Amino acid sequence: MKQIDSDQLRDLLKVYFIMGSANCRIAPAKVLKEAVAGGITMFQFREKGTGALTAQVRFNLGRRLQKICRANGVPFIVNDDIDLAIALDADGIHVGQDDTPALAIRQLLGEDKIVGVSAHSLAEAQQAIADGADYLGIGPIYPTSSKEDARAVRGTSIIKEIRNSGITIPLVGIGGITVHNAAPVLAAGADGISVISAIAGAEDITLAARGFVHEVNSNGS
Ligand SMILES: Cc1ncc(COP(=O)(O)OP(=O)(O)O)c(N)n1
Ligand SMILES: Cc1ncsc1CCOP(=O)(O)O
Ligand SMILES: [Mg+2]
Repeated sequence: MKQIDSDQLRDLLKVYFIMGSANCRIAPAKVLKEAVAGGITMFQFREKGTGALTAQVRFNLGRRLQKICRANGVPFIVNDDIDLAIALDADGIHVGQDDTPALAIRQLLGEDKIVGVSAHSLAEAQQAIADGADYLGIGPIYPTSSKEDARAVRGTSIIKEIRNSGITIPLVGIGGITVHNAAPVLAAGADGISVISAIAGAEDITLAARGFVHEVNSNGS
């Protein structure tokens, strides 16, 4: 099958919500339903951190969240775990620099799945593209408390540097993004923003997601 069209993927990346049970104050399925109601465009199941679910319970939560995504036409991406992505027949996977290499992921999944790769520098972005990435997650743009082993904060200049190099692949900023600081990420050249805490931890999750949708549609290209 054919690799996903870049412009279609750009649209899907606009408001990319990421979470696992450790990020939720209420049931993850409820969090996801409320975020979907607010208009998120893509979802990543990232079940890691203190108290993260394992084995069958993890699979079951993934299946539950995937069903919600499917019912609402939101692509369901699995973080890190190629076996889980295959077992669930997810729409794609997101891997970082310390995970299974993107080249191996592309060979294992074939062309018709979405492969996202984290990059913290221009060199990593170029390598990820050569390895077959469909999109890049660039960051941390701002300080984050959602990832214990996060790399140094890069600011929006990393996105500008990647775009100025001529790279046109779809990309999202990640790390500490809120509705108040999303605009510079988009202005720097990102197609969308990826968010954990500003949506999962919001008092009103639907309203928070809707705020990001409005921000991206007002400031995006
Ligand atoms: C969209 C997006 N971008 C970056 C990341 C971070 O991936 P990684 O560096 O592998 O870190 P973990 O999320 O696995 O802790 C991401 N998950 N999604
Ligand atoms: C997974 C990840 N990768 C880089 S920063 C980050 C965490 C983003 O979470 P938040 O949106 O809460 O800062
Ligand atoms: Mg990872």
